[in-house]
Amino acid sequence: MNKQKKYGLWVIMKPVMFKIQIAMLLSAFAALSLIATLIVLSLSLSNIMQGTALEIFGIKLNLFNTIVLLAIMTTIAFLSRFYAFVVSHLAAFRLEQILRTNLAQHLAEVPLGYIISNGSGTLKKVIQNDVKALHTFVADSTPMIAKSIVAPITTLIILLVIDYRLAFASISILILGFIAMAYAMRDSEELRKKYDQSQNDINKAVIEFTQAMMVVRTFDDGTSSFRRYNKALLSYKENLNNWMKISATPAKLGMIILSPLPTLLAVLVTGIILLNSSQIGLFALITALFLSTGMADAMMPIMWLQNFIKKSQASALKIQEILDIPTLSISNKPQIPKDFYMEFKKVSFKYDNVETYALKNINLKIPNGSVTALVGPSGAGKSTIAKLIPRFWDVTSGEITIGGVNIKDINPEVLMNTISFVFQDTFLFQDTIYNNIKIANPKASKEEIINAARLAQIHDFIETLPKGYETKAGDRGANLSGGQKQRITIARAILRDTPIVVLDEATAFADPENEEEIVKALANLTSNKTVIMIAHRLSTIKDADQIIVFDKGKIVESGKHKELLQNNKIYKKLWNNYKKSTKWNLEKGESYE
Ligand SMILES: Nc1ncnc2c1ncn2[C@@H]1O[C@H](COP(=O)(O)OP(=O)(O)OP(=O)(O)O)[C@@H](O)[C@H]1O
Repeated sequence: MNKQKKYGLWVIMKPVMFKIQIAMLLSAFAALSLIATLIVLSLSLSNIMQGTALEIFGIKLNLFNTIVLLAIMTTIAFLSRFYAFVVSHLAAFRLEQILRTNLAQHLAEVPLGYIISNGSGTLKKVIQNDVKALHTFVADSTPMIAKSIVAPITTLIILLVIDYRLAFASISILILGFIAMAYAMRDSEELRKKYDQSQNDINKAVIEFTQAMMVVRTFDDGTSSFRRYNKALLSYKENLNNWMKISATPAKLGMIILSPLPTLLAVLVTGIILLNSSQIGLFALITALFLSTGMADAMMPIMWLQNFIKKSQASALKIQEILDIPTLSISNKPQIPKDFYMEFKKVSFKYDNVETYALKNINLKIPNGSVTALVGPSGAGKSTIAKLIPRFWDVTSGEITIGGVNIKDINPEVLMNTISFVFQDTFLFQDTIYNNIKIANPKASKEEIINAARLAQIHDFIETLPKGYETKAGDRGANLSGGQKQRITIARAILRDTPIVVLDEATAFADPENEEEIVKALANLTSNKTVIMIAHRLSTIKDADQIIVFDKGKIVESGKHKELLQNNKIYKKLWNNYKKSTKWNLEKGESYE
């Protein structure tokens, strides 16, 4: 498949193509009007110099009428140019809106795993920067493209009609100028790459320098990361200097050649020679003088337009790549599960672009209303299995059923409303605590929200805040501790009231002070639910109905706590390690058990 052809810049602009075409037509018309104005102007000047009256289409015009005509023509040229940009800006805003909506709608249908794997930062960059780049392209460049094609071609044709030697004089200067410019830009792609790379390095170094400040400061005074930043700056300067050195002189030379004066001189000298030998008339000379200087002016943008087109093309491809991510498959005959008995049947799973399987042939039954704990060493596949249930990713082979229905046959919305997640890394929006809880159920009443906060053991704390529930949460909001944030997210999950609850390291943030409250909050969240818990703190899962032990993507043991201890295998080892670590903590005075 020809990617370029299918995903080109012009393809992504299709929804606003009509507007863009209008903008380009108006811009081309403006360029033609300007040329026509210049021709009328040179006609009237040559007539004035020869003492005759201007005659257009057989109508004689006096000086006043000529000035009025010129004023009208200039106004038409100006207005068409103005409206070309108005229309192109309207097209740009519309395109931006369409692309952002399409991207947002598409991403809402893409498996969440894709967003987790690719990082929301990359997506944010595309939604913000690349869409903005296309906006700028449509708004500023499309009329320019039309002008830079129509104006030079028309001018050249007119010059050729007037006298080929005048056309030659004017074009030869232009060619010289463009040779110099092309020479200046000879390695520009390579140099630009290096320049972009060093700019990226600076950005990374700045982010590292600021974000890692806390970590860095605990080890040194920040000089090492500042050194990296400084190094990035020096390399940027070097690349820029290098680029300037290579291209500065020929670029300056090109600019001088392409400025109006050399063309004017060349056409003037050629024209006077031809005029003196009566090979051309005064009108021809004046027209050539007017038009030829405008030709370079109209062609100059081609240089940066080319660059602009390339960059916008890259942005279009990035946007298209996201729009091409396959969406979550939706069954044509969705079924509603009768209960919440869950089963993994021969489930294997492999992440994209990873050779090894993260899960291999998993067979697992999770009875309705039971508590199942997933344990195992780091990287064993516990989180992966939990994330397959709400279809963050789809299984590579095998199937997962809820109430006997393959989860792929459950409407994604229904599935999402069946499962709540409490992750170790909590996320709060830059909004009030009230809205941060309400998001779980926008229809919930105030009483329901407060009740959820109460059950999550966070209500009393919220009441102590100066603005109570109206306090802003999130990064720059209230200074909430990890445990407090966690309880807010538990309140959310309580408000959602889904029959299945997945807890991924939910007590990770608990300090002794918070632990009791979190455990209580979790007990309220999970009562009468089907619960899947992932935990390293084995004390929290001792009473689970079943404990599934994973290792290297496989289930290696399962049973109740006591049975597993008697088995004397991996779980016993994990338990002993856990006990040792808590003993160590106890010695340090931090009880976690
Ligand atoms: N988004 C991802 N893309 C590629 N590989 C991944 C991704 N997430 C996890 N993995 C890999 O899959 C395997 C299982 O990871 P998973 O996070 O499920 O393990 P875990 O048992 O939950 O570990 P931990 O206890 O450390 O959280 C690991 O080898 C991990 O490197």
